[in-house]
Amino acid sequence: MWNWIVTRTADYGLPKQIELIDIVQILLIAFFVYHLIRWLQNTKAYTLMKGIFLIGVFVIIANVLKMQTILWLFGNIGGAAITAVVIIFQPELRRVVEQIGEKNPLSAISFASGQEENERFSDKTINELVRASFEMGEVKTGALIVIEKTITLEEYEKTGIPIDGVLTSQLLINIFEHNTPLHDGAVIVRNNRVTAATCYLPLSDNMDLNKNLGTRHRAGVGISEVTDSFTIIVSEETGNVSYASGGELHTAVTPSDLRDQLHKIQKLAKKPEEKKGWHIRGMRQKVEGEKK
Ligand SMILES: Nc1ncnc2c1ncn2[C@@H]1O[C@H](COP(=O)(O)OP(=O)(O)OP(=O)(O)O)[C@@H](O)[C@H]1O
Repeated sequence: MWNWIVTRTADYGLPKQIELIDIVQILLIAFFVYHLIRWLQNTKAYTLMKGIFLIGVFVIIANVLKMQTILWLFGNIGGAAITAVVIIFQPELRRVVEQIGEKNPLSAISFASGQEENERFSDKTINELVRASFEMGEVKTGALIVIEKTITLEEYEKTGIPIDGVLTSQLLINIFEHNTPLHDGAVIVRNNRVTAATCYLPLSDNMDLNKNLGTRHRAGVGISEVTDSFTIIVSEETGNVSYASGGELHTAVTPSDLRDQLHKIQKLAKKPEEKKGWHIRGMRQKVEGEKK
């Protein structure tokens, strides 16, 4: 086993000296790998990639142990399998190439203070979310509020109307008011701001969900299955407030239940205080003044 690793890695010695072009190559590869990972995290392909990774490990083991029949099998179906994956995920692949095309690589590196990224999910935001949810519940106004955690919801934001307003209970209540242009679909919340309304979310196909619950609840659970978001759902029919997280729905919760959950997210969302210094946007890397 050790010999195998040594012989296969012998050809890849470290370069004697690092040149500017090497740094450019590393930055370009990092840029593409970063966007590939972000895309993967936003799609169901993430689970598929984990499966492919396991198959890869299996093939390496088969190679080491010289399991000829298994290797022959993989050798013959491998090409067809890759073609099948490309065809199945053609829409997602096209989207990731489009996203890379939309980005200006130079704009990714900025000298900004990073203040916006570092903004906290404040206690005031929690109070406003709880107040709005239960006030809407009392008058049976349906609502769907998706709170972003670590996985970006940009994909879903694009399906709605941009708002970019400070989150207040009045704003949320106004958005979900019946017969107004923004009331349909979901609102997306990032930090202390409502970023978009009327967003379309993926529906969950979980058969275990209560059949009496309709598409609003299914959409709330759906987004929590494909991202790590936290969704608040207010039922138009019953006025109950529920939340979905990690694909699980917790129905008819109390204000203190919801507040507790939001405080947990707040702790996760809190980022270290940051002083001025250059950083790569999105990667949240700080070179200077890093402080816990
Ligand atoms: N995929 C979706 N993405 C975002 N919002 C959705 C989606 N599907 C449905 N909705 C919202 O849910 C509303 C329909 O809710 P529906 O009555 O079917 O659901 P429900 O779970 O029974 O909720 P309620 O208890 O409020 O009636 C739509 O008007 C729309 O605002």
